Amino acid sequence: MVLAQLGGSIAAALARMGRATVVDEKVLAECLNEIARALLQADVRFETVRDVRANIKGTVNLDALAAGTDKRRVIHQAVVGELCRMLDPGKPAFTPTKGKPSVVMFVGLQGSGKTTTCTKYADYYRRKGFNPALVCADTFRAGAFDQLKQNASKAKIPFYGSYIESDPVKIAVEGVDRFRKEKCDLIIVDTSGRHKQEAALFEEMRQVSEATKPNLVIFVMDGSIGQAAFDQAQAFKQSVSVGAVIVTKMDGHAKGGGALSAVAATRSPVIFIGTGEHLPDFEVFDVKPFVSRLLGMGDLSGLIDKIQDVIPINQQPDILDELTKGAFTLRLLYQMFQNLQNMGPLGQLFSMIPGFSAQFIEKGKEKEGQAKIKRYMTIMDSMTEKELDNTNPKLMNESRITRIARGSGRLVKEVVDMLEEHKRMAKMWSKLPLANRKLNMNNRGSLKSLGNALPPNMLNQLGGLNGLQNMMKQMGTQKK
Ligand SMILES: Nc1nc2c(ncn2[C@@H]2O[C@H](COP(=O)(O)OP(=O)(O)OP(=O)(O)O)[C@@H](O)[C@H]2O)c(=O)[nH]1
Repeated sequence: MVLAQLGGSIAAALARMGRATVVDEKVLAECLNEIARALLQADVRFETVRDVRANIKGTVNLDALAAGTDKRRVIHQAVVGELCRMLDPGKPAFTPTKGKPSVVMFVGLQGSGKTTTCTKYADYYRRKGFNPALVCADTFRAGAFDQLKQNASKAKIPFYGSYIESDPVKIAVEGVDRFRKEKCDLIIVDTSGRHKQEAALFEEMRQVSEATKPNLVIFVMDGSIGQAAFDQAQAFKQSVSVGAVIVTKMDGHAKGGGALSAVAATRSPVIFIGTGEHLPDFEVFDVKPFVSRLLGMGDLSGLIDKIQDVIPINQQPDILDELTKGAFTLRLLYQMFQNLQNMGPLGQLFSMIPGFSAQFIEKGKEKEGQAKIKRYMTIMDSMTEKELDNTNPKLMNESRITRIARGSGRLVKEVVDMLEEHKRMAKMWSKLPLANRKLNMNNRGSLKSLGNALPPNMLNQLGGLNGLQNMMKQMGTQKK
């Protein structure tokens, strides 16, 4: 997706700046130019790009920095901070509570992916132990009820709607009442898609909202509409009190930047992004991890979420007691590949691992990604025990590399590439505790899931389960 390119371009601009012998105003200006260009190409609004640029420049005052300050680091932090600010309206959205009835109403343009997203949202919470239900208050589009019915049945979620009733307010109220009685704790109301110009439909949406008194109105926005997103988001916000946004179609060729920056301008947080047509193509959106992933810095909290989704806690073998001490060796990388191969869509997972950028395995290119991992594992299969556990960067000399290439039937260049990739990840991993990311990991079960998915030695390096918990707490309490 184009956002991966955006991340790649910004990361490349920062890397180029990092390689400059002296970081001065000229180097900073070049770096900012490159970042601005990348943002514009991703369809972020000109005004937003101008502000981002000015704010970074304002934060990084090279002349005022004390001697010995790491200027590269200051610039890097300013860029990350500014990208986060661009995407973070600073107020959290309402989140449903298990056992307590909540009504969530979905609004959006026709074809934005609203109905699909309602089901994904319901399914997400169902997997978290909620008891959700869907109400189809779209009486405008023929076939809307059938679509919702089909989606809901597939996801095994109760639904309510009518083929004959034409008043959406009536259906919405009846549906909400019924599911309240049935003790559903998350009642989702899908409304008709509408165009900005259709005043009557906007009025209808307002009435549905007034009658059902939703705890949250979610605006569903098509990520591929680019700059037009800004006007759309504002038009909806003026009619109903939009409390959160879900950006869909962030897969494929969606530029995404337009939608994301427009959302920031309307000051409603993005809570999820849709990354495909199917139920699992739905990701929690959290600004800091998102920016981290975008720049190839990893997203541990997303990884944890994913791990919890795919491996039920009670089915996980307790490997935590078997941990041994060690560094981020090739053996650990091998184990990581092995564990992650069991965990579902690789593209999503890999961008969450510190050191991997989203480009490592692009969305839609999972097959190539799998082949790459297989290739890496074949190469590692031709290494000796000593090489796999090695921590000395000088050990991998020319003759060893040639032998490994011959043994695995791969090119010398491929072996070198893999060693480079490992080096980059090891470096990134060693920096991880300093990363400024929001993680919510006080829960022992979640920690175990993460512990089981990470190579044992890697966890041990962090001080075992307790060390990991402390690190998570530390990161979680850092100011957002
Ligand atoms: N690629 C991709 N397609 C999506 C995503 N979300 C929804 N779609 C597709 O977008 C199309 C429109 O989705 P719907 O859910 O019918 O849209 P809607 O907003 O409910 O439409 P109206 O009822 O007309 O307002 C469908 O073909 C969906 O499969 C996504 O995240 N990625």
